[in-house]
Amino acid sequence: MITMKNIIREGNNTLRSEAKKATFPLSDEQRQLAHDMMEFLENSQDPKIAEKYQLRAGVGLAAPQVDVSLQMASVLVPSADGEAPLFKDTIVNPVIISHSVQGAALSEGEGCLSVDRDVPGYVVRHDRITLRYYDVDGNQHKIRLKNYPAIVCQHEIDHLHGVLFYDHIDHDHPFTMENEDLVID
Ligand SMILES: OCN(O)CCCc1ccccc1
Ligand code: NI
Repeated sequence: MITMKNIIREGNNTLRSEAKKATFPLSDEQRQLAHDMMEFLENSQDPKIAEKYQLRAGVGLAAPQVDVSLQMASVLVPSADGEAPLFKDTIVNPVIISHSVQGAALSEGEGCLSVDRDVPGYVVRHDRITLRYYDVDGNQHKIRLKNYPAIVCQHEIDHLHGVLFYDHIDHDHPFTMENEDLVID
């Protein structure tokens, strides 16, 4: 199972690299990694398991964060009421093919399992995106996401291109944003 010791931190060059596009069929090792990444997210969101293994809760995990420079990221965005997740899948070779002009940022800012410090500020992203990706079986998906799930997927896709959340923060005006942009709680 993946634990925090498997997650690389700032300073490791893999975090700042362009990850390699996956080719299908994925190898057994790559399929196993996808399974392990999703399992980490589920474990990290279970208070008992997270406590037992000292896991930081995560709603996404990208392969470069476990030092595998491959365009693959697992996303598990739970719903507020404990029903079905807002979004759950492992996205391979994801591409944002269109997006809203309107931006959005989480009111609390963002964090990252690979960043062991708080970096305050709005991370302004697209509020709505149309995402094309492949699942681990090579099936193509084209989906529209908005608000929190859209923000999480953009955070993960950034990892595949060596971008970290605080690259988007204007450190001179960390909590300033355009009038029409949304602040999401
Ligand atoms: O890359 C995943 N990760 O570092 C875990 C945190 C994910 C995340 C946190 C806040 C807003 C969007 C995404
Ligand atoms: Ni991250």
